[in-house]
Amino acid sequence: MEMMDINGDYVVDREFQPRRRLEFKGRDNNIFPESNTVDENEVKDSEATVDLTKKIEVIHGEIDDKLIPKVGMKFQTEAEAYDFYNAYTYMVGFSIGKSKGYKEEMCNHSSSDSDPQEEYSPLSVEEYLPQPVEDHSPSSDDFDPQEEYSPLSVDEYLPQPVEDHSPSSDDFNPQEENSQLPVEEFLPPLVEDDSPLLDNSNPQNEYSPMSVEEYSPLLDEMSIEENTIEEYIPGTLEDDESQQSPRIEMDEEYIEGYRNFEKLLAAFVNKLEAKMVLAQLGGSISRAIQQMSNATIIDEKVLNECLNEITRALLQSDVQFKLVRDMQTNIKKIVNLDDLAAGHNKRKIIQQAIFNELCTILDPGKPSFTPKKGKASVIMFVGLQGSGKTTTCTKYAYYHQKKGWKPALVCADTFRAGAFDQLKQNATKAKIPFYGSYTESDPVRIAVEGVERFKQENCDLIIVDTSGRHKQEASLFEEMRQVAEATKPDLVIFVMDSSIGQAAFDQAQAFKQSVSVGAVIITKMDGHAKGGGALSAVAATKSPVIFIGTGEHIDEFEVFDVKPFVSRLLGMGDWSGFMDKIHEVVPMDQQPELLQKLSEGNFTLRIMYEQFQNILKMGPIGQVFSMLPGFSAELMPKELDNSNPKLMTESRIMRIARGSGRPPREVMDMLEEYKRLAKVWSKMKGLKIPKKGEMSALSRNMNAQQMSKVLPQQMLKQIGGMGGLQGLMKQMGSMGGSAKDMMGMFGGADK
Ligand SMILES: Nc1nc2c(ncn2[C@@H]2O[C@H](COP(=O)(O)OP(=O)(O)OP(=O)(O)O)[C@@H](O)[C@H]2O)c(=O)[nH]1
Repeated sequence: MEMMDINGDYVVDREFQPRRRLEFKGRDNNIFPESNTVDENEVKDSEATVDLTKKIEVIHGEIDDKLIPKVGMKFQTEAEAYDFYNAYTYMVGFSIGKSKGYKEEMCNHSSSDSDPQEEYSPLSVEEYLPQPVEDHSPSSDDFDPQEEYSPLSVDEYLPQPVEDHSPSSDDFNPQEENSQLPVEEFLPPLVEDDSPLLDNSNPQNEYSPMSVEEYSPLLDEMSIEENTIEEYIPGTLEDDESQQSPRIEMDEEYIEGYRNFEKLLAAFVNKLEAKMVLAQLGGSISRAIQQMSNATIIDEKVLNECLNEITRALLQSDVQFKLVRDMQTNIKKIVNLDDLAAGHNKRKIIQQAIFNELCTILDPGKPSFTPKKGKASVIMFVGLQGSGKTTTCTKYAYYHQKKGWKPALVCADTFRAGAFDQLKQNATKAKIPFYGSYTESDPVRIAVEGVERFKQENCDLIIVDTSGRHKQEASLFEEMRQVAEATKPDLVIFVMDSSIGQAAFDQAQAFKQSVSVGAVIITKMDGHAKGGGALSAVAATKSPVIFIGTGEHIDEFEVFDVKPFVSRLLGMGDWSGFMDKIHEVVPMDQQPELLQKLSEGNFTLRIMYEQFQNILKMGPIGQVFSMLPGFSAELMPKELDNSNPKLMTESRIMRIARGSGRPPREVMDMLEEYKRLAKVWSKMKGLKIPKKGEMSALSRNMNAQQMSKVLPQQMLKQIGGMGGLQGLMKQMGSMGGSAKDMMGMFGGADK
């Protein structure tokens, strides 16, 4: 969190809310000048701040000076800082965004001729969301797609059309590579959201943010047992209340209420963001499996249709064509329908084959070098420019430091100006020793000196960051080889951006050919990329993925395990991971209360909100909720499509959306997710609550019967039905039954 300075204070600077990159700025001016000054003594209102204050005053009358951010403003806690931030964005959002431009607003106080499109953008979604990740796709200027990735053109390697599900296309054969269809025809159409709710061009609705009365009961009273969603929505406000009020009431209650709801939505948006990568792929694959399961008889035709769908999904996610083709061939070999004896569960066999194949792609079969605590190991990081190496080096060091290692960072990137400063800054924040030079231009020399020095200082994890390069830069590759030769790393980690796309395979292979890559770390899994390149990179380097980066923050880094990952991808859920994460994130003192409420079947929206908050502290919420079986909207197309028209009135949703500065679709999605989550948790009713209320004790006290109610059918089947579950519970009992143990059993234990 950039808000935190080295002394542990929370200070306003330009990266106040990094996940949203919402800097303190208005439409046409920066509140804060370029400098990142956070020295309390130098604090003074910048001109721009004063300017903005005035503008807001003109629009809203007098405002509380406390609500204007000033460089250097300090907060005791992160929560306080966020509260302030939320109140502030509320104010700026509605002040600045309400008309075409506040300059005009100030000049003539009339917005009658303003463009309705511009009217309602307190802060645009783009401003809230992280910046797009750098494009390493073949279309980027600096390399030629023809040369870079494939001897075959897209058209050449695409299999025959799969759009066509008519009987004639049943026996899709990946070997037939000469289809002339453009790639668009091969891929499923994009689903467009044509919800009328998204039409926010009605100037009538300009200022009607949701009031505290509206959502407060919503938070407190929502309980899936007693009420239906429709009943939760308090009837205090009639639809005609959507009439605009000319000004925003700035009373404290409103601000308090607004920021709560805003936080809730922010949490939800984070969840969606984090789910983006591979979620589409996972959704398509599980839909294909689901469709196959719906068929009465599973024959060659049904199997081919299912495989076609999966092929299409994988190609669409940028998985290398050859891998996809091999996977399909392998599955067909394994699933020989004719050979399957009658009575065999064909679906299960096919599903298992798909699961195994995806695991095989991701698991090269040999573990990477594992450093040993107390013994100096040199770990060298390599990768493309901007792939996130420097950030990942620090995350890797920090991860190990928390586990009692003594890591150190060496900056051997003499190529990019500012690389050393970046590493230094990161290392200082994480309190990790670092080595580098502003003057030395030979990376080999710096690397050797740094490694030597930290060996003498008894560091056990010496991490060498190298400069970014791509496969056409022969001299940089030679330099990388020399650094490796001189420092003799125990492990070379290839850092790859998940959005790299089809280039992944060739780039990864080029690195592998120059230095002996032993492991892969995939970054930016929180981005909006397709992410299939990750699978290709593993295949190219024949090295396992050991971690994934899920955000810019130093904590947003996770151990990668193949089986739980693929299981999640296929929508089978990673229940164990979820329990473990909950155990981690719910503060001990809140656990008994939470369990009590859940056991009473009393899951309210407030609980969800509070848990979102807990989880948010740990990193992107999607990491957690995508672990919950059946939670992913992507994987539940039926329920998703079955939106309840009575859920909320349009105007109410619009009001909430405006009140929170979010698109109406997100509000609807949030309520849908709530409903679904509430259903899952309502099954906890009657659960025996452990005295001390530890979350880990939950699993000990859950009997198989109760557990089977909680687990989705799909998952239960996977475990082996009630019998399998009972065995598992027994085993768990004998092992102490902690969530960690459970995790191990599912193959997801921490390394
Ligand atoms: N969202 C997100 N951003 C990340 C992640 N990892 C790194 N980044 C961001 O990616 C950008 C590039 O990261 P760097 O660490 O500077 O990349 P690099 O590979 O060292 O760059 P070069 O030295 O130029 O090759 C930075 O803005 C990082 O904050 C991640 O897991 N998620």
